[in-house]
Parts: sequence; structure tokens; C-alpha cells
Amino acid sequence: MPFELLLPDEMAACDRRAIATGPFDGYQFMQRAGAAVAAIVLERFPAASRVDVLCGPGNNGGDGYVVAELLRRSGVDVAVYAEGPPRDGSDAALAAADCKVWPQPLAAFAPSAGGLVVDAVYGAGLARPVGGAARRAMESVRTAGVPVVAVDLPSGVSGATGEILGETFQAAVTVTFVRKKPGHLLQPGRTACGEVVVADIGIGEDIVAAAGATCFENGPELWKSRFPRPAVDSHKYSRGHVAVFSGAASATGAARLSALAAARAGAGAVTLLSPSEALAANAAHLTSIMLRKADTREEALAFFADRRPAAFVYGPGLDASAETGRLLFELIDRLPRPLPAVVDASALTSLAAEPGLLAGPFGGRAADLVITPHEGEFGRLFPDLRKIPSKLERARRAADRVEATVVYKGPDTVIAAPDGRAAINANGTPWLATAGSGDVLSGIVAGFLAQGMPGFEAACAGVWIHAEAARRFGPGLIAEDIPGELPAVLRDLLD
Ligand SMILES: NC(=O)C1=CN([C@@H]2O[C@H](COP(=O)(O)OP(=O)(O)OC[C@H]3O[C@@H](n4cnc5c(N)ncnc54)[C@H](O)[C@@H]3O)[C@@H](O)[C@H]2O)[C@@H](O)CC1
Ligand SMILES: [K+]
Repeated sequence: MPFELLLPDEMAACDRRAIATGPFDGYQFMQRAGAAVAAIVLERFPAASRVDVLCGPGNNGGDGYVVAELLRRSGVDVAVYAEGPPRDGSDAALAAADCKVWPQPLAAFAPSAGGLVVDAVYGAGLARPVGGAARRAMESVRTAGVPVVAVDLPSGVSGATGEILGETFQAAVTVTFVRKKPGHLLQPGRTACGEVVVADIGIGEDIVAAAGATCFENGPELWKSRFPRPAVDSHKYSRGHVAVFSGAASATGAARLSALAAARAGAGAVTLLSPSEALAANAAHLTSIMLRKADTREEALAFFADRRPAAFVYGPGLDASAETGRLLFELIDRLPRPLPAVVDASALTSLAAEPGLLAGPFGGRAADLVITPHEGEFGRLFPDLRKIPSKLERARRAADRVEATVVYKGPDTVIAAPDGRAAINANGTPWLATAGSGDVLSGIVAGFLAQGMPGFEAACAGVWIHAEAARRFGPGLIAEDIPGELPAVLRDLLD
């Protein structure tokens, strides 16, 4: 699977296994990595008047010596600045010995106008916050605005978490090897990387597979085998019926956005369950979406028994008081059969107000439960997880705790399943930061759940398609525009 993201220890295991099985040794892999970076430098920055290669003491620095020597042989004006010599006997020491560019101390480096910096200071081995000469180099490059090509990761970015430890370079291009790492997609690392190029250095697919990665970059490859496609003999209910709970008279729009999105995602029928005081407001704005009065839990349960929806959305526009969360549990416990559901927005705030409700497994009660907290809601729901520095790890712990798929939203949305799988989404756009876009996402995910997609796949597909629709629309996007963009995105996926 080309979408695996390798954690640093998984990447190190791949390196070790590849070296042990041959035919390449560690230095040959380093030469291939350096050659890939040098090729990008020559291709992307042919007009650079000079290239300064900054080398650290480990193998990332080793890649840097290979880059410097290859650029020298290509006739580039190249200088090497080193933060100490590589360890004797290491692959990096071999690379330094083969490099004919004499290294100067990193402390003597100053960026030159019209030049380019190759950042080979730290990569996967980053062990502590960046300081000293490396930090000063980063600050001076940032001030001078000189472009940077980063080797593996911008030095200072954690490959595991995307955190910046101390300081980093803002790269124009980051060349990594074999597969991306979570830190290339998680913020703020993703921004520091610029464009990410993945270079093949000859580590085989079988070796990557043996690493057993459980984190992926979200994309159609991950879920298209489970993607719903209507059968020739489908009727509207067999395509999946979604129920969406509406808020009170002054808060009905959120649920309607969800309902419309569920329909556009392919649910054959969608019903809005509305308090009587909001029926008129809802009726005035609905055409293909059905409307049913539900003032009480009993009325909602009667609808579920009678019309047997395949999934429901609970949260957008609802009251954030503790009663909303209690009602959800009563509903789930009394449903005629476990149903997939998306729990979002005010329902999450409500559940956080009464932590006891979430103390035990939540999803164990529903078939496929998906919760979609943004940063604030996540922090309120799982206050003890806030101290974990990795967003990926926070999402995984939350999914394990509540036994539900967690869509932890943001510019780097993480989707985590209770079985340990996780995906990081990277096709988002800042145009999605607009009121109501989360309500649309809930509806899309519910639409896929109702069509039989399992929770993790439905959530991953929903997040990617939602972002793709917004990206295609671009400037001026408001939540109402997203459902209308879905048909074109779906057509491309189903073709
Ligand atoms: N076979 C392999 O293992 C390959 C490794 N490759 C390169 O090797 C890199 C990993 O090499 P290493 O494991 O040697 O790690 P690094 O080169 O990233 O860094 C390790 C060294 O930096 C020091 N260090 C870490 N953080 C520091 C900080 N904040 N301040 C000061 N010193 C610090 C460590 O003490 C150690 O000496 C990858 O990122 C990649 O660029 C590539 O050559 C491809 C093949
Ligand atoms: K680097």
C-alpha cells in the first residue's frame, strides 16, 4: 500500500531489514538518498548561484555530504558547513571522507543572496530541541529568505508528531525516502516541509509491508474498495435512509446542511426529525428531504421502529445542555437494533458536560459510531489526553477509549479507529474554515454509513471527499456550497 506513513522506529526497522537482506549496504542507501536530493536541487533550482549544504553529525548529515559531492561534480558552487564530525565508522563518516568539499564549522555559516540551503542537519534522529549554531543558522536563513531543500525532514520537525522542537527551517521542498512520515502531514511540521517529494532508494515493498504500519495518508486508495455504488435494482430505502435530528426553531440550519449532504453522498432517503416548534422553519426550506415531528424520545423511537433508518446524525444545532447527551444514550440503548451514527457538535459538548456518560465504551453500544470533535471539543471530551504531544496518538487513545471512530478535525484531520488504524488527511483547504462545514461533514459520513461502509472507511472517505469538494470550489466557499460540489467529486471516484 503506497499510503502507509512510517513512524521513525518503523522506518529504522525497514532500513535495518533492507541492509540485512541486501544487496545494498547502509552507505549505498545513503548514496541513493543523497542522489535523489541532488537531482531535486538541480531540477528545481538550476539558477542558484551557490548551494550551502548544512550537515549534522548523524546519517542525515551523511546524506548532505553525498549531496555536496554530487553537486560539486555537476559544476555547482557548493560549500559544506558541519556541526561536528560524523561518528567514526558510521556511514556518514564514509560519505564525509568521499566528499571533496572541505567542511567549515556551522557557526561560520551565513546565507548568501541568490543561494540555496540544503538542510541535512537532523532528520529521523532528532533527539532534543534544536539550539546553538543550528538554531542560529535557521534564524538567519529565515531572515534572509533563502530557499531551503530539506533532507528527509526540516531539521527540528519531529517525524513522529510534526512538532517543532526548538526551531526549524521553512523548506520549499522536502525530499524524504521510501514513504512519508506522520510529521510530514501533521501540523506544524507539514507547513515547514513545503512540497514533499518521496524518493525511492531501493527499499522493497515487501520490506515496507513487514514494518506493519497502521497509519496511512488518507486518500481513495484507502477506502475505494468499500465505496458504495448503487446496484441496478436499488430502491431509495435500499440505498440507505439517514435520520438527522434538528435543533429548535432558531437553530435548524445545521441539521438541514447535514441532511442535504447525506442525500448528496448517496443516501436514498433522508428524514429530518424536528421539534414541533421548528417544523414550519424546516418545512419552508426542504424539498427532497422528508420531515417528521419528534418532540420526545418516544416519538423519535417510534420513527426508528417504523421507518428503520440505516444511520443517524445527532448533534448539529442541538442544545448543548447535559440533557442532549443523556437523550442520546437513552436512544441508543432503546433502539430496535444497533445503528451506525455520527455524533457531532453540541452533542459532543453536552457529553463533555457529563463525563460519566463517556466513562465506559461508547461505541460498543452502536454498530459503527463516529464522533467528529474539533480541537476545542476534543479537549473538553478528553481533558487528560491534552498533554500528549502527538495529535495522532491523542486520536488513537480516544478511539480506543470510547470504542468509536474518532474524526479529530483541523487542518490536519486525524481519523482513528478503535482497532488501531489511523489516517491523516492532507487534501484540506483553509476555505473549509467556515461556519457549518462540520455539519456537512457529519451528513456525508452518515450518508456513507447508511450505504453500508464501515465506520473507519466511511469517516476517511467523508473527510477526504468533503475537503476535495471544498478545494475544487475554492475562494468564497460557504457550507451551503459543499453539497453541490459533491456530485463532481463522486463522479470522478466512481468512473
Ligand atoms: N540506512 C539508513 O539508515 C538511511 C538513513 N538515512 C538518513 O539518516 C537519517 C537518520 O540518521 P540518524 O539516525 O543518524 O539521525 P540524524 O542524522 O537525524 O541525527 C542524529 C545525530 O544528531 C544528534 N542530534 C539529534 N538531535 C539533536 C539536537 N537537537 N541538537 C544537537 N544534536 C542533535 C544526535 O545526537 C546524533 O548524533 C535519516 O533522516 C536520513 O536522512 C538515509 O541516508 C537513507 C538510509
Ligand atoms: K534535515
